[in-house]
Amino acid sequence: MKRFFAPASIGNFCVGFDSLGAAIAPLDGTLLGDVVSVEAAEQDSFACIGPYAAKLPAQAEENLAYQCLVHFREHVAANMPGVKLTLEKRLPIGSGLGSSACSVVATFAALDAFAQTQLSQTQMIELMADFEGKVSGARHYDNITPCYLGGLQLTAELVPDRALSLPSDDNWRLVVAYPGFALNTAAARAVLPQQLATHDAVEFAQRLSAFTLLMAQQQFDKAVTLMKDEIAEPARAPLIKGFAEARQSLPELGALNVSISGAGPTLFALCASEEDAQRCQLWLQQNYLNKHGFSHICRIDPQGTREIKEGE
Ligand SMILES: Nc1ncnc2c1ncn2[C@@H]1O[C@H](COP(=O)(O)OP(=O)(O)OP(=O)(O)O)[C@@H](O)[C@H]1O
Ligand SMILES: N[C@@H](CCO)C(=O)O
Repeated sequence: MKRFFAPASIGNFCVGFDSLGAAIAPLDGTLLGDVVSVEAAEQDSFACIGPYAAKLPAQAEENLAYQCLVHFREHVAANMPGVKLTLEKRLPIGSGLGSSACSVVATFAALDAFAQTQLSQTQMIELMADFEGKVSGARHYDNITPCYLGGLQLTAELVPDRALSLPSDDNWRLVVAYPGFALNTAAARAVLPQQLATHDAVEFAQRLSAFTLLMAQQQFDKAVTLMKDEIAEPARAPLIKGFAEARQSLPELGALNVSISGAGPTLFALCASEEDAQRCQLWLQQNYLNKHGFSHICRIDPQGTREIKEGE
């Protein structure tokens, strides 16, 4: 049996719309992400379990993990023996934490290991990005590659091998808060500006290029000062109840930056210490989450998708 865990991720990472993303891991060891297991069976079958399984369509054919299995058998490993594929859905849907990416990445990683197909990193990323594109209506890599490779990734069609890994500050603490309601990614993309003024496009390029270079040079404090999203955040903030208040209140409690995680509605607060992160988390628990919400203090997850043992 092969069992793989794929971590949650923060798409856009504020300053890199559709081009920057970070895998995250709660400090308390919670597995924030999806788990997929593949075992030999007489014929193919699929099961979806876990805390968010009931939020997904009941039909296997409508589940991305099962669709990945069908695609893998048809296009990658026609001779693979029958398998039982089980998805443990541990991330809410439409959360902004890269939930569909987690299912897709964990499934392809588990199938590749089970069938010993040894696809290259770029082949795997392309396979995964095809599915992400189907769901959100756009082929963006900023959940897929951090989820797969771990770390903070500059990642897009034009980036060589689709991903360039950036160092990050080990002291950074990322408070992620899922408010407890869903925001469909396609809907959150529908409100984006269709065009950018030249001035805005130039500013975006300046910010992202300076941020990535400063990160590469490990000038983390300077890089943080560039974190601003003038493309997606103004359009999406009105869709996320409580975001504007959090954006205003958390810097006073020590957040260096507050932004939307991916397409939202999860938000993240970047903090320089655990004490600041705890203050921000408490505020978010009291003011941002409904009874279905949750929050975690995380670090950037350097590992990405990995094989795990049963019981882990
Ligand atoms: N295994 C799966 N995981 C997540 N979504 C799935 C899965 N299978 C099918 N879906 C469907 O795909 C769509 C995913 O929607 P959407 O892109 O908004 O969510 P998401 O990927 O969870 O968002 P985000 O990347 O912001 O976390 C939903 O309609 C959901 O029912
Ligand atoms: N970059 C994507 C991430 C979706 O999770 C977006 O902001 O729409």
